[in-house]
Amino acid sequence: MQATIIPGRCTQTTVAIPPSKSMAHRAIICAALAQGESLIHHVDYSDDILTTIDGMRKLGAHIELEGSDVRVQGIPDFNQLQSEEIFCKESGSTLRFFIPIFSLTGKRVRFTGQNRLLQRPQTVYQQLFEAQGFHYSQTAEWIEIEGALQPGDITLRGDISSQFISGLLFALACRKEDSTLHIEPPFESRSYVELTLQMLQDFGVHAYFEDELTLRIPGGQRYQACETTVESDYSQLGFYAALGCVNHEVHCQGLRPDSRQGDRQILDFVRKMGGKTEVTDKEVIVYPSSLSGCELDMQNCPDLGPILMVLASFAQGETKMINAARLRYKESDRIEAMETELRKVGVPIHSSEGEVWIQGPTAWKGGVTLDGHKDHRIVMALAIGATMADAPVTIEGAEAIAKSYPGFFRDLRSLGIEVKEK
Ligand SMILES: O=C(O)C1=C[C@@H](OP(=O)(O)O)[C@@H](O)[C@H](O)C1
Ligand SMILES: C=C(OP(=O)(O)O)C(=O)O
Repeated sequence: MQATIIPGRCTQTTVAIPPSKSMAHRAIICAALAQGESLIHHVDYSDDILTTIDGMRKLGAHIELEGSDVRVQGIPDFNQLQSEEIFCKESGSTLRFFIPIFSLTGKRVRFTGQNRLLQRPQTVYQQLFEAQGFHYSQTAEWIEIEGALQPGDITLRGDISSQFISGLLFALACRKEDSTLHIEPPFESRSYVELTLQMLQDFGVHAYFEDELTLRIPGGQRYQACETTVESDYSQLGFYAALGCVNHEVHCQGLRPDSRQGDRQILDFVRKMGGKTEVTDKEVIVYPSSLSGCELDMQNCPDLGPILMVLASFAQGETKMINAARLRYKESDRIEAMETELRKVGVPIHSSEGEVWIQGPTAWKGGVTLDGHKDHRIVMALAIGATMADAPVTIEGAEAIAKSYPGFFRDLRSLGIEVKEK
């Protein structure tokens, strides 16, 4: 699908921020592992979330979708596996959360995916399965495992993906004996591990940081079914925060002011660049602002990378992004993708492996066709910048938004931005 953005100012100001994808994955997984019935409110059926729901059904959970509520009857034990092939589509979270959980069935399970999923790094699990003497094999199309991961002391790298740590937390809490995870620094995306701990706690499972790099997971625990509401998504706020700064005042509703989401940092970044914001109990308001380039650290919030590159293109002077290497291992190489596309609209940008420099401000040159690189966050970031171009901008592969935010163009239109889909 192609989306053409007709540049123009928003005519409306209020948008409801969709539910957090990260929190929904975690809630559905915890509910599936719990004995009894859980009810999860405020779920958006993005492709990634539907993929996690489907996978948890294959583990044996009964899951019903009731509007934006998800009712989950958890598994009594790990002997309910319905299929030995689990399709993870393009969801890194699903795949990396599932591998240790499905290992507990003791069965040979094959995980498949599409687009870039199987090219994203999995070495942490490969080394772990091999170290414990279990089967792990991988091709370009699938990963196959067999053997129930053993509790105990596990050392793993902290700089590839925090999703390995979250996956181990979900699974090791179900083992009889205690476990300790030793994380080798640098420990990146740590905020996502905090979100896992928070959701485990909501489902009655206790795991905790003993120190900065050590996680303790007492064994013999049982997930307790519960009723929970998924909070709104600070990663998606990023797009509207940028729109607010460069286009028109935006009022973003539904966010938890005390959220532990690492992407809450978007507000600090916007302020650091000179953006005007106001946070109340009800909404986050972002006002058109004159922005200045500065240093932005991506260590805890990689998903903000693409939209911050767009924002930086409107800021006076140089913006330098640091600790961004992980952006190369997402649905696309997000640094390369943004460099390619931003150059097409005239933005001076260059990078090293883990740093990005952007010069601004640039008046976006429209009348061009951009590639979405099969990556939802690239499509959404480019769409926001395109609202300020000097002529319409077409984005190819715009359907990628369904991975995290199927209603993105609907919501952009509701703010008065004209979007033509073809
Ligand atoms: O745990 C999670 O929900 C996520 C962790 C992050 O990945 P990394 O830990 O690989 O940086 C983030 O980029 C991803 O979108 C969601
Ligand atoms: C990287 C992302 O998700 P995942 O790792 O779950 O595929 C994302 O949503 O930007």
